Amino acid sequence: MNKPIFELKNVTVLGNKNSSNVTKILNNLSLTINDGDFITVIGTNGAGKSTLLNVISGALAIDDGIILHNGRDITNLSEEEHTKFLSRVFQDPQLGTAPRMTVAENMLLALKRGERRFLVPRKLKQNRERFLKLAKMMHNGLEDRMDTFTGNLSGGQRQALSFLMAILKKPDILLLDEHTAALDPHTSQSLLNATREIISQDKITALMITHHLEDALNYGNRLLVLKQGKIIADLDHNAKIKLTTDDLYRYFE
Ligand SMILES: Nc1ncnc2c1ncn2[C@@H]1O[C@H](COP(=O)(O)OP(=O)(O)OP(=O)(O)O)[C@@H](O)[C@H]1O
Repeated sequence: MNKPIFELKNVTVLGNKNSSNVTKILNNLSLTINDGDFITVIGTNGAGKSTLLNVISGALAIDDGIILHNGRDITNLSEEEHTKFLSRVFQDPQLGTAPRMTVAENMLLALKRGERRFLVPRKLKQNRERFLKLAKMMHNGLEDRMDTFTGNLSGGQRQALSFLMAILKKPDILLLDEHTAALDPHTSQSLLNATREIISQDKITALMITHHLEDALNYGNRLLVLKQGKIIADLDHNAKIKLTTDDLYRYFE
């Protein structure tokens, strides 16, 4: 524990660069993510939460600062190179899965994240038990739809599959960008519980953006509050368990 896996040092991201109205979307932000951290991230609309995840995933280049992965400077590493050690689940159930492939085929492709990918039927057979076991952990009938095209799944099942695809090959960091926000309350809760169970079982380091203050308190061992491109609170487990949603709400005032 407490081994830094990912470090952002004095990271600034500018907006409206080609205008006279340049803004700092991330403003001299520093963050150390330690091995095994499960960090929930909250903040007002426009605080910079998605931008932070875009920077960590390599989708967005920074304008100033340094980014380290296991001590290696990866500030200029391409997004594709990032996929070798990092995965992300988005809010939109349409993203993240190939609709004309079956659930099992999608899972097989995910096993090869960051590598050249071919579908080998023999490998599907070899991995079927493991895929089924994982699908059962989602508690939404996904295990009965292993040979269904993902385009025919419910939103909740597709999002559960996106999550499983993100963890099948254990990432150094898992980024969850409001991954349950488009789901109904029951389905959302069920996916969150499965998320916690698998993150804990596989000891995955994760960052999860949420707009639900209760979820931010109930999940993870650490909580970040972002405001205007800065981290205004970085609360560890001991600080977090003493807080109520009302305490968190004050950060939004
Ligand atoms: N390419 C860009 N150029 C200029 N401004 C941008 C750009 N991308 C994002 N922004 C602005 O940066 C700010 C942060 O956006 P970001 O999407 O990171 O916020 P967020 O905290 O994820 O918000 P939300 O909760 O609404 O999803 C917003 O004001 C947004 O309009």
